[in-house]
Amino acid sequence: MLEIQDLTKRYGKNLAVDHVSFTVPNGKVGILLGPNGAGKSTIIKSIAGLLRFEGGVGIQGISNRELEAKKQFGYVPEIPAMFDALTVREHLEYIHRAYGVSVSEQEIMDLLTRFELEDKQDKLGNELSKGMMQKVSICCALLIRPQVLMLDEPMVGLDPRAIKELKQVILEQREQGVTILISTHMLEMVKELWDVMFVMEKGKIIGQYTKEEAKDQDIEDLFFDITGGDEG
Ligand SMILES: Nc1ncnc2c1ncn2[C@@H]1O[C@H](COP(=O)(O)OP(=O)(O)OP(=O)(O)O)[C@@H](O)[C@H]1O
Repeated sequence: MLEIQDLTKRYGKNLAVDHVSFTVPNGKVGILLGPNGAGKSTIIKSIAGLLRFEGGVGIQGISNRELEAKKQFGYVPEIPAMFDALTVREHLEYIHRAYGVSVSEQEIMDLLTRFELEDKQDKLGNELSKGMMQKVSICCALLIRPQVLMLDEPMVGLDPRAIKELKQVILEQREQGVTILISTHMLEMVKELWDVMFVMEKGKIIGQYTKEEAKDQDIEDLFFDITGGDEG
């Protein structure tokens, strides 16, 4: 379970996130929706422990400031970052050792194959395209077998096959009980994935729906109902 309590973040005088609270239950996919600058990435970075903020974040009931919580979540940032001097394979090795997770050669190969990286294993971080870096970043997040998985605009920059694979991965992870939070402004990409949606505007959550509440309504219609027709 992922619990955000009264999260507030200011960048200087700019109030980027304004007393936001929400919960993504175990084994559910939560979607943070909203236009550019709404505060989605700031929330995800705060949960990931990359920013100082006011308020509380619970990961599987543990504060995100605790090491125990940090070990339980995987994070795919909006802009992938890699070590220039490590190969793709070395990134995966580094991550699973750092997290103390035992991973078989077969599991590594399966992941690399899934994201069409098997022939890129020996490429250095600085030799990869943005989309390839994004795929490595997804593989790293999955490798640690997270209980909570956060993906910030994960479909941007991926080719159609990788998008299809990623959607499949998200559904499989959910099936295994992993709690997932995805930030996006691309409604189309998360249509089949969501269980609970949170619509943000100017640092606040202005509306939310669960799949049950929405009945058969399309996520796009719900989004425009909440935002009064503004494009996300
Ligand atoms: N490092 C920073 N320093 C100062 N202000 C920032 C910084 N990062 C974000 N902001 C501001 O915080 C607000 C929220 O930005 P954030 O990146 O969280 O939005 P977002 O919803 O993720 O947008 P996008 O969809 O474009 O990624 C914006 O007003 C932005 O200008």
